[in-house]
Order: sequence, then structure tokens, then C-alpha cells
Amino acid sequence: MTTMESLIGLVNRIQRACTVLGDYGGGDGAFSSLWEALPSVAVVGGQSSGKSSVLESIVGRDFLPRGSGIVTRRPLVLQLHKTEEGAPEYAEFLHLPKRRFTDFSAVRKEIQDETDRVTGKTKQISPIPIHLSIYSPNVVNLTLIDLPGLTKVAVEGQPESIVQDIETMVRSYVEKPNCIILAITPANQDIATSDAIKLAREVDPTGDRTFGVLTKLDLMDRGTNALDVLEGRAYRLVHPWVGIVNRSQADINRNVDMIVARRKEREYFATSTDYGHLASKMGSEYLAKLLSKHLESVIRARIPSITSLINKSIDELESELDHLGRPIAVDAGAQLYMILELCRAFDKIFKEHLDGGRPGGDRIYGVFDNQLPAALRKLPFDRHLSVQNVRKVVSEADGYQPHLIAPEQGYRRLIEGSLNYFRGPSEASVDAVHFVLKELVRKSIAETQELKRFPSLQAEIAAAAGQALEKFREDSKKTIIRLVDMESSYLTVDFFRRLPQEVEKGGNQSASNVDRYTEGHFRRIASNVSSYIGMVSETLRSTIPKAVVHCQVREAKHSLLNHFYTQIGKKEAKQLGQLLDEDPALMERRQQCAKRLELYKSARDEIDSVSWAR
Ligand SMILES: Nc1nc2c(ncn2[C@@H]2O[C@H](COP(=O)(O)OP(=O)(O)OP(=O)(O)O)[C@@H](O)[C@H]2O)c(=O)[nH]1
Repeated sequence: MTTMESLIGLVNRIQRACTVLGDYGGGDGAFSSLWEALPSVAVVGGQSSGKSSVLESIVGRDFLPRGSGIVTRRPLVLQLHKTEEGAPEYAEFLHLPKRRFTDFSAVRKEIQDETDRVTGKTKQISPIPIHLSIYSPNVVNLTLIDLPGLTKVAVEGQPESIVQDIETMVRSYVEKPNCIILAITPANQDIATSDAIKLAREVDPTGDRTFGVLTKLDLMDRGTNALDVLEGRAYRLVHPWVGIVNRSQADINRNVDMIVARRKEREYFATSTDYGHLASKMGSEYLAKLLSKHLESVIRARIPSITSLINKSIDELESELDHLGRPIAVDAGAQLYMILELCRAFDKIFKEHLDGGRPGGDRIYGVFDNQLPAALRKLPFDRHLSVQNVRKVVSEADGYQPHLIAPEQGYRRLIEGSLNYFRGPSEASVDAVHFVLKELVRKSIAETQELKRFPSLQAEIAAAAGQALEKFREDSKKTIIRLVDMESSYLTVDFFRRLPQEVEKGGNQSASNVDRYTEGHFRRIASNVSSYIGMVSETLRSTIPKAVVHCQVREAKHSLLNHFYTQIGKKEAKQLGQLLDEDPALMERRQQCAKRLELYKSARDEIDSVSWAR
């Protein structure tokens, strides 16, 4: 069986969680408000209408600040918890969780001080509520929100705007469909001019959520009564009006005990000629019970929709948090782990680009298959091996003594000169592959979803990968230059051994013996060198890709971030934290989402912990 205590207590606990986690209704619309979904009773009334007196009477204690001007400047969420008969009475503030107040004048002082803590001494108002719980055998389970009294003029030191500010704040509470309005009107004032009724009528035209309270019945002119109002003729509401007789100023000055005042109020109605017939439905005790019962039934009716709001919000927040990424750990070990995980995610994508799982790696083959052969074909061997140049180089190599059989030195010089041309295209291949790799790094960073939140780490990975690629490029260049140099340091003997025979086989031997220095002779030399160079070119065409892949592609695949890993291993928590520096707006949003999620989860737990009447 559900008790009233469990239901109202449940909402109390959720309301407290809301305030702790920054949800007190209104807000910027960034999140749905759980606070607003919770049923509550807001007390509204003009200045001196008797608001404080009604609240104190319901509690049975003097505890509200008094004074001239606007005393209530922050909403006061007053949570009443009924305790066993004879149990000690005490109060607790949410903002002072460890302190139990048994002296209610200290409660009054704390409300004043806590109001000033947020509003300063400027007498401004603030929407951040103060939560006060009162545990007493003399209360019913009930939660009331005391709001600043509606006023028409600003007084001493209060800004002109305060009149409007108060109305706006009060309105923000009472216009919520889950708000029960306790509209306080003094009986010695025309109901038509009541601020509370005026506002209630605007926000609750059907009167469904409004409880009319008429105070100061004892102060009405002799011979008049408030039966027109109390019996619903003057202003009709769905719920019956409740008349109240609070302590007069004189009673307050004489420190008349609240419990005594309650008794006097009961006597007033019981003996009243005007209101005797209504006595059982009048007075502050009756009002408290009426509200408690009503609040309980409203909460019971709302629980399913509150639960579904909570579940929906939890789903939304969790999916948003997934999208934003989980929060970053604060200790160095966890941060390092996270950075390594992020690097691995990047590295995996980078490898996929090289291995063909993603596009781009094929451009490396393009370098070997098109660019390099084309560049080799374009080398100016025609010019270098023209008859003229061959004659010139051979003669220079011969010196004063022309060669007798074959121009050995001439061949060597022509070949060396030709081999030099291979450096250009070889180096160009290295550079071309370097740029493909660099582009793939850039692409991979952009494609690593996990890295999106961390612009600093992205930049660091790009820089580290860039440096590594630069080093691989240097190694690769050294290697291919060595390949070219190797070709010049030792020529393929077999090629030349076969030459004379070929000449003898195909040519006119006597003619060649006749004159070594004819144009044909040099043309033959040119053709021999050219076919030797052709052979070398074929070799390089297949060995350069091997060297490039070995030095650049394979290294990039296996050890692109190795140096970076050793570097970050040495970093302190602070530097690691900087690497995981996120966009501040994103961090803020995540924090807010996490806070809200905590709220909704604790609310869900609260609801789960209460067993419902079926
Ligand atoms: N005789 C009599 N006096 C009352 C009654 N209700 C309130 N008063 C007096 O009216 C004055 C104002 O009452 P409060 O309870 O302070 O009214 P309030 O609406 O809280 O006033 P502010 O906080 O100043 O806006 C006090 O002097 C009370 O003693 C009542 O039912 N009968």
C-alpha cells in the first residue's frame, strides 16, 4: 500500500536532487526540466495578505523572516515531514545537510542569511530556491513553495524593476500545469482587487489548480461576513475556499504560541455565528490536510508521466553523451591509455588506407607504375649519347693517346655520366610516395571519429607522423642514391664480354678494323652504352619501388608513431591533459548532460524504491 508519506516524500527527494543538480525549473531550454514535471504547491499573495502567517500556522511554528519591504526574495521550498507523536521537532536546510535546527529563531536567521548569500544585500530577488525540511509531529506531509509577495511599489533601496521581477518569478511557478496555486487573499479587502486571484485567474482560468484562502476573517467590519466568497458565490473555484484566522500583530508581539493560536482559530470557527456551519472545513489545520491529500492524489496521477519523462530523458542524454564521447580521466595512467587508444584507432585507419581497405594506397603503385617509368623514359640519353658527344667524351678520356682497341675509359665516362641522370627520377619517386603518405595521414586523422573531440591531439599526431615520414623519406633517398651509385661502382662485365662477339657476328670486321674513328665507330659505342643504360634502367625500375616500399611504406605501416609513443610515455599528467584538451563548449555540454543524467537516474531510483499501490 502506498502511503501519503512515501509519495510526497518521494517528490521531496526528487525536488532536492533537482536543486542540487541545478534544475529549478525555467532554465534555458537546453534540457527538459524534471522540476517542472513535479507537482508542487506554490503560495502566492499580495504583501501583508497573511502568507507568512498561513505557512507558519500550517507548520505550527514561528520561523519565517519578518520585516518591512520584500522579505521573501528567494523561493522557499518548505518540505513538511510528519513524525511520530512525541518525537523531537527539528529543521534542516539542504545547503547545510549536517546541521539540525531545533531553535526555530535560528531557522529564521538562516533563511535571511542564505537569501543574502545569493542575492547580496542589494535586495534583489533570485530564482534559486532555499530548501527547508521540517520534521514534526504537528505537521502533515506537505510541500509548499513560498514565493515573494506580489507588490505594487518598490521600497527603500529596492530597484524599481523589482515589482515586475517578482511578478515574473511568481508567474514562472504558477503557470506550470503541475503547480497547485495557494492563492491568499485577506478578507478585509475586496476579492476583485486580490493580486493572488487576479494572477490565478490568468494562469488557471478553469480554477482547477487553485485553492482560495481567505485570511483575516476576524478583521472584517462588524456586521459583514465573507460567506459570499467562502461559499463560492463571489468567485467560483473548483476546490472550496478555506477561511483562516491567523495571529494578529498584537498576538505576534505578545509571542502567542502557534499551537495556542491554532486552538483559538478552531474556537473562532466553532463559535462563529456566520461560519459555524462551515467550521469543519475552515482553519489552517484543515487547509494543511486538504492540501496534503490533494497533493498526494495529484502526484499519484502524475507518476506514470513523470516516469516516462525520466526514461525518455535518460535515453536522450545517454545517446547525446555517446555522441559527445565519454569524459576524460584525470589520472595520468588513464590519460596515457586513452591517448594510446586514440593513436591506435588512427593507426588502424591509416593501415587500412595502405592495405586497400580504404582508398589512397593505390596511388603509391601509381608512382611506380606510371610516374617512375615515364620519368625514366624522358631522360635525355639521346643528347648524352649523340655521336658528337660520344666522340667528345671518348676523345677527352683518351687524352694524348687515342685508344687502341676499345675506348675503356670512354665507355666508363659515358656510362657514369648517364647513370647520374637516374638520380632525379629516383628521388622524385621518393618524394611522390612521401606526399601520398602525408595525405593519407591527413585523411586518416580526419576519418578517426574518436579524435574529433581532441583538436590538440590531432595536431600532435599530425606533427609526429609528419616528422616520422620526413625521416623515412631521408632514409629512402639515401638508399636509392646508393642503388644508383652501386650501378656506377661496378659495371656488369658479362654485358661487355658479349659485345665484341655480337659486333663480330653482325658487323663487317675488316671495315671496323680499318678505321676505328669513323662516325660508325662512335655510333656503335653510343648504341652499346645506350643498351647498357637501358638494362640499368630496367633494373632500377624494379629496385627503386622495392627500396621505397622498404624504407617508407613499410616503416610507415609498422612504426609511424613509435617515436611519438616513447615521447608521450615520458609526459606528466598535466601535459597529457593538454593533449586531451577538448573544445570547451563540448566539455561544458558534457558536464551538463552528465549532471542531468545523474539527476534523472537518481529520480528513477527514488521512484523504483517506492512500492506502488496497484
Ligand atoms: N488579525 C489577524 N491578523 C492577521 C491575520 N493574518 C495576518 N495577519 C496580520 O497581518 C500582518 C501581515 O501578515 P503576514 O503573515 O506577515 O503577511 P505576508 O503576506 O506574509 O506579508 P509580507 O511577507 O509582508 O508580504 C501581520 O501583522 C499579521 O499578524 C489574520 O487572519 N488575522
